[in-house]
Amino acid sequence: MDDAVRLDAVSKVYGKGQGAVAALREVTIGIPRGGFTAVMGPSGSGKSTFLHCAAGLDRPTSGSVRLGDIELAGMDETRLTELRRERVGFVFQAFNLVSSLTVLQNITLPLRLAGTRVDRAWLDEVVRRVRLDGRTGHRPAELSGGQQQRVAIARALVTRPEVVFGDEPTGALDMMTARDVLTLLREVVDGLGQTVVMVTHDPLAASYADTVLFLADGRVVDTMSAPTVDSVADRMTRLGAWV
Ligand SMILES: Nc1ncnc2c1ncn2[C@@H]1O[C@H](COP(=O)(O)OP(=O)(O)OP(=O)(O)O)[C@@H](O)[C@H]1O
Repeated sequence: MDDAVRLDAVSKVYGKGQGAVAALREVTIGIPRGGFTAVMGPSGSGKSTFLHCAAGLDRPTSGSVRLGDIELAGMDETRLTELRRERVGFVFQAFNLVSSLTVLQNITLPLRLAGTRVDRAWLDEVVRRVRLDGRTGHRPAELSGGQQQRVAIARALVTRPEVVFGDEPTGALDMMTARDVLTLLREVVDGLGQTVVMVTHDPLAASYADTVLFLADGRVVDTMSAPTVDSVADRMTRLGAWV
C-alpha cells in the first residue's frame, strides 16, 4: 500500500528508571497518501508524541519511521532538519507566523530557508486556494484568526510536502472559523491530493477526516473510516475521555 508515513514498532519512553513514562508503545500504522487522518485520544494518550515522531520533530526510543521512502531512524540532526523543511509542513494551534513579515513573506519563508526558488504558478495557486488574494501585503496582526491560520496552511503547502501535520489547528478558533479552516484542509486533500494528519480533541474537527486513529495509553486502539461527530464522540466516551 502507498503510505505517506509508516511507523513500525515505534516506542517512545520519556525519562529513565522509576520515573520513565512510555508515551508510545510499539505503534505500527501506515498513513495513506492523499488522505485526511485525524488522531484522537484521551489527554496523555500519546497524540503529540505520535505527531512529533511521525514528523521527525522527535526521535522514537525504538522502531522505524518512514516518510515516503525515506527512513528517519539513524538520520543525523542536519539531515533531519533539512527533511522537515523540505518534506513536511506544519500547522500549529498558535499559527506561529512571523509578525514583522507580510503574508506573502510568511508563506514563502520555508522556500527562503531552504534556498529554493519560488515556483510562481504554484505560489499563486496556493494563495488562491487559501483565499488570501488581495491580502498578501498585510501583516499577520491585520488579519483575523482564521485568516492567520490560512496563511499558516499556505506556508505548510508551499514546499509541496509529503505530509502536512496539524497540531490542534482549530484549537484557538471559534466554531464558524474552525469550520472554514477544516473545509480548507478538506479541499487541500481533495483538490491537491495532499496528505494531512491532524491531532485534535474535537469530534467536529475529526469528522472532516477520512480516517480517525484512536490512541489510548500509547497504543493505537482503533481506527474509524467515514467518521461522524456522533460516532467519534461515542468512541471517545467509551475510551473514557469524557466522564
Ligand atoms: N517531554 C516529556 N517528558 C516526560 N514525559 C512526557 C514528555 N512529553 C510527554 N510526556 C508524557 O507522555 C505521555 C503522552 O504525552 P502526549 O503529550 O504525547 O499526550 P497527548 O495525548 O498529546 O496529551 P494532551 O491531549 O493532553 O495534549 C503523557 O503521560 C505525558 O505526561
